[in-house]
This record gives sequence, C-alpha cells and structure tokens, in this order.
Amino acid sequence: MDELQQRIIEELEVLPHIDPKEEIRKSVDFMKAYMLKHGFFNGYVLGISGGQDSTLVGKLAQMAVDELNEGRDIEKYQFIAVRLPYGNQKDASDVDDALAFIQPSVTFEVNIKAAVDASAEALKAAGVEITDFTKGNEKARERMKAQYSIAANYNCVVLGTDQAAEALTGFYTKYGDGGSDLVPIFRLNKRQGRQMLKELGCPEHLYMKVPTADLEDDRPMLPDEVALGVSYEEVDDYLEGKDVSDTAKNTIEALYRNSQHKRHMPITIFDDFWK
Ligand SMILES: NC(=O)c1ccc[n+]([C@@H]2O[C@H](COP(=O)([O-])OP(=O)(O)OC[C@H]3O[C@@H](n4cnc5c(N)ncnc54)[C@H](O)[C@@H]3O)[C@@H](O)[C@H]2O)c1
Ligand SMILES: Nc1ncnc2c1ncn2[C@@H]1O[C@H](COP(=O)(O)O)[C@@H](O)[C@H]1O
Ligand SMILES: O=P(O)(O)OP(=O)(O)O
Ligand SMILES: [Mg+2]
Repeated sequence: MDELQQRIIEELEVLPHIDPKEEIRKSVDFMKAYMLKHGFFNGYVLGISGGQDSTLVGKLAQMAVDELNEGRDIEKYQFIAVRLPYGNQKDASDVDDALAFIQPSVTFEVNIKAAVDASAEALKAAGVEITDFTKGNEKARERMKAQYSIAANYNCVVLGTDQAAEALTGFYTKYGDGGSDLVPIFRLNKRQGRQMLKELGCPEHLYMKVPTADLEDDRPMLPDEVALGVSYEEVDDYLEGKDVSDTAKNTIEALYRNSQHKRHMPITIFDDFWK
C-alpha cells in the first residue's frame, strides 16, 4: 500500500475488518450520547430512500431512540423517517420494506417535485437553464431543506448517511445529502454496512440492492458504479488497504483529489489543503 492510500484510510478512519455487532453498538451509543449531552433535543430525522445506507442509519437511529425511551413514562425521543419522492418513486416498494424493517416512531412524506420544478422554472425565467444533472443535485438539496424544516419543528437533528465509500469519492451533493448534523456510519465502507444490516435481520433485497442516487430524470435509477466509473468492490478493497487494479486506483484517487473541497467547510484564506 502506498502513502496516499494509507493516508486516506487514516483520514476516513476505516478498519480492514469489523465486528458488525461492535459497530452497531458504536453507532447506537454515539446517537444516544449526543441526545443525552444536548437535553433540549427530542430525536433524529432522516430521509429513507429504500437504499442500503438510509435503511441502516434509520434502523440504528430507531434503536437509539428506543433505548433512550426505555424506563421513561413518556416517550421523549423519536426517530422521524421522511419519504422524499420526486413525483412517483420507481422503487417506492423498497421504501415500504425499509420502513417496515425500521419501524420508525413517526413517518412523513414530502413530495419534492413541485419545489424542485419551481426552482428550475425560476432559474429559467432568470435566463439560467439548468441541466438534468444540476437539477439532480437540486433534488438532493431540496431533500436536505425538507429534513431541516422537520428537524426545526420537532426539536430534532438531521442524520446523514455519508459512509467511507462516498466520502472517499465525493459521491454526494455538496449541501444536499452532504448536509447533515451527525453521520453515524462515517468510517464504514459499503460491504461493512451490508454486514451490519445482515446482523440486524434486514431483508436481503435491501442490503443487496444496487446503490443508486436516482437523481437524474433522463437516466432513472442509474447505478452509482456507472456514474463513478469504478465498482464499490474496488472502492471497498482500496479502503481496506488491499491492492486494486491500476485503473481502479487511478479513478479512485482522481475522485478523491477532485472532491477535496467537499471534505472541508467553506474555504478561508487560512486553508491551504487545496494549494
Ligand atoms: N449520494 C449520492 O450517491 C449522490 C447524490 C447526488 C449526486 N451524486 C453524484 O455526486 C456528484 C455530485 O455532483 P457534483 O459533485 O458535480 O455537484 P456538487 O453540487 O455536489 O458539487 C459541485 C459544486 O461544488 C463546488 N466546487 C467544485 N469544485 C470545487 C473546488 N475545487 N473548490 C471549491 N468548490 C468547488 C462548485 O460550487 C460546484 O458547482 C455527481 O457525481 C452525482 O451524480 C451522488
Ligand atoms: N427518494 C428519497 N427519499 C428519501 N430520502 C432520500 C431519497 N433519495 C435520497 N435520499 C436521502 O439521501 C441520502 C443519499 O442518497 P444516495 O442514494 O446516497 O444519493 C439517502 O441515504 C437518503 O437519506
Ligand atoms: O443512501 P441510500 O440509502 O439511498 O443508499 P444507496 O447509496 O445504496 O443508494
Ligand atoms: Mg440511494
């Protein structure tokens, strides 16, 4: 393993092997401790897409609030799951299955189509015609806004599903799904998340599902791996310190370099990471 791979693994805190039970406990305890430290909060909010990462974080969040509520007369803590389709969601039945598995305290549905389309129209009226790709990122940012509005109304904080494979490649929308308060599965790669879901008794079709951001109208359900140009198996191997093909290594490291700006707060004159 060369110096850059080693540095990335250390930066993203990835372990080459995990004990799924131990990692489940770490994430649940993290979410419990955060609530106990900030007594004015009542729980967590997260968009549930029907994909692997939100199913995992949603389940862990529900476990955390259930444990926090144990022995209390009233259920102070809640996990608010949010369905956030853009129009009709093609994989809506996976959202049903994820919610049945998570059993959230509360579920809301906010359809983001009207807001996203209105935003595209307003830009068009100003002479800015956005591409389908940019509109995809607007969908992710609209989802972020809806979750923050719900969190503010119910005294909760917003969870993010960023994990090591996305953090490494920058495969998320800046201030969209990248905008959140706590990221309980940061440190885990994609296959480690699958191991945890299996341990938790999740239906197999959810943790074996092909990952998709499903943001583009023109390419619905586009697999992340097609957009990225590298497979998650290779990204996961890289993160575990294993050798990958030269092509995969070059792609991964280019994605890492190009997304440096996403792993920092807005850049000031005192920052020099980009120089
Ligand atoms: N979670 C997911 O799986 C997910 C979700 C949405 C999008 N995606 C994918 O993630 C990517 C998001 O698209 P994106 O990264 O083009 O959009 P983005 O909006 O996340 O980031 C692009 C913006 O970042 C800023 N930026 C770019 N380079 C910069 C630099 N060097 N310094 C400072 N700021 C800089 C600019 O404002 C630019 O418009 C796409 O590949 C998309 O398909 C994945
Ligand atoms: N359709 C969706 N409904 C609710 N929440 C969603 C939806 N699509 C995405 N999300 C949220 O965004 C993150 C990131 O998704 P990626 O597939 O990694 O782009 C996801 O975990 C949900 O919390
Ligand atoms: O973030 P999710 O839940 O949509 O998972 P995936 O990234 O596998 O689509
Ligand atoms: Mg997804």
